[in-house]
Amino acid sequence: MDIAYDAIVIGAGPAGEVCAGKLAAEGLATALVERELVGGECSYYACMPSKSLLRPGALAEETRRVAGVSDAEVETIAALRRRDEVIHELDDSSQLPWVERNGIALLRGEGRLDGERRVVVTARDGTVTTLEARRAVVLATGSAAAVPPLPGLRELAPWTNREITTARQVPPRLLVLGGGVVGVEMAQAWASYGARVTLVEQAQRLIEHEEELASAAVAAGLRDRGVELRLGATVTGARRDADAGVDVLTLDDGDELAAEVLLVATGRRPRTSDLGLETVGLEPGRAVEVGDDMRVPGRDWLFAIGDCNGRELLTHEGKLQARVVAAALAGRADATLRQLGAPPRVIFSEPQVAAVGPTLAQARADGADAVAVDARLDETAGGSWHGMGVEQPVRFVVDRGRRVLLGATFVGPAVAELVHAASIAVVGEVPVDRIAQVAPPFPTRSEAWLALADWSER
Ligand SMILES: Cc1cc2nc3c(=O)[nH]c(=O)nc-3n(C[C@H](O)[C@H](O)[C@H](O)COP(=O)(O)OP(=O)(O)OC[C@H]3O[C@@H](n4cnc5c(N)ncnc54)[C@H](O)[C@@H]3O)c2cc1C
Ligand SMILES: NC(=O)c1ccc[n+]([C@@H]2O[C@H](COP(=O)([O-])OP(=O)(O)OC[C@H]3O[C@@H](n4cnc5c(N)ncnc54)[C@H](O)[C@@H]3O)[C@@H](O)[C@H]2O)c1
Repeated sequence: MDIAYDAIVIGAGPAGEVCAGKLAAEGLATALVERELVGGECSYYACMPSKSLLRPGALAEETRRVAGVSDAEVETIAALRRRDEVIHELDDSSQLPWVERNGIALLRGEGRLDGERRVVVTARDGTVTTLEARRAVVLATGSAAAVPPLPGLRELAPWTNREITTARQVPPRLLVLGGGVVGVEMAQAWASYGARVTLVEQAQRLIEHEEELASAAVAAGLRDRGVELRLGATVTGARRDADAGVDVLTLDDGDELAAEVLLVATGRRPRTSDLGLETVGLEPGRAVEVGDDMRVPGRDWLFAIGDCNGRELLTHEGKLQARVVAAALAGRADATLRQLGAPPRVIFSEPQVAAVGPTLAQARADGADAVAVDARLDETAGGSWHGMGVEQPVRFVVDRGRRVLLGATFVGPAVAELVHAASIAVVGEVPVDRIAQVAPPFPTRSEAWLALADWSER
């Protein structure tokens, strides 16, 4: 006999967990289906371990910049032990009290749609349970690393984010394919533990969707730490050299790059190929398209949130989308995602990049009458304490006619916490002339915001 719930959420990553929690809080009988670990990719193989691996190197570098403190060195064994604590040794039992406290029914197993409002859950031992959703099914199955179809690459079973974030030893040499966010962060982290890192990127610059000034600073930072960058590179094939115990990438200029570990960091694919999408008339293997209310068009009982809808591959965005679903099912007015500003993005390299909204080029391409107001965190008094000696550019992108902030990019050590003020200003469309009336505290790097006051007075 089918078991009925008001809502069934498939996937207990950050998006699914938050959604289930909010739905249960709205009083809906809610089931959460998870086939691996409650907490998802983010908690065990992505955000959390990667940030844990990056923190010791960042802090050690800051101690070298501050006179009066003994220079700190990274201790690899302790750092990896701390990473293991952060990922709870890949055991999700610490998450379970939260699930229980919130009255959510957790079903362990692979969830699959089986027609409208029906979900079949297959447990590891083969037991099959059929669930019926009285009101909604929410897909929150996330994404997995995409391995590009380069000759020989898939046969090598290269490392992805899963292996590199949980590695128990430092690879002597690490070859990173892809200079996006994952590639940059992992190159940074493992270089800090002594790996000799080479990063291969097909574009002419790293993190190419960010401002060029950010790409340049991150590239310089990696090079300073001994990372070799091969930008604008075309990889023609991959092979294993078993005698040497290395994987080899061949480039179109004939160069061969070899390393004990090859990491593929070339983007993600939605986990939707084995989700029964075809049983409800949708194409498997693709991102599940949704409207701003997170509903699949034409199927008002079906929602998709987080990485699996392909909108923004960021934990905080998935969590925001989860709230939209809860609001929609509760019939509240805030039930659509009003994307007033592009989501904030933080790249935890050295220097860090923290950005929100469009870059100058993107804003102009979107038709805005946009100008750049540039500043430097290292030229503020606060720069005497934080990231001393490091160039720390800031770019505000301002709509000249409307006199509002469209976007901002901060580059420098520990700038992650600076971006939220900009997000609020962008989303709130706070006039620049109003921002100009706010005194940034002295002596902090926030005084870079005074560049907007100067612009407003011109
Ligand atoms: C190395 C790395 C670092 C990152 N760092 C950051 C960061 O610092 N900040 C940030 O905002 N984002 C970061 N991201 C992105 C972030 O990890 C994702 O955006 C986020 O995990 C997406 O959350 P989600 O809930 O949609 O999916 P996931 O976290 O992927 O969770 C989906 C869950 O669904 C389960 N599942 C899948 N299919 C089924 C099924 N059929 N039945 C049952 N369960 C199923 C999976 O087992 C998984 O537990 C990083 C990504 C990577 C790869
Ligand atoms: N700090 C964070 O918030 C954080 C950290 C990691 C990941 N993420 C999220 O995860 C997403 C996925 O990250 P990602 O780095 O895997 O993807 P990405 O899309 O950010 O970058 C992939 C890079 O690989 C390059 N590439 C693709 N094919 C290639 C090839 N054949 N040869 C050489 N280069 C190639 C692309 O040009 C691109 O620069 C990010 O977009 C981001 O949303 C966020």
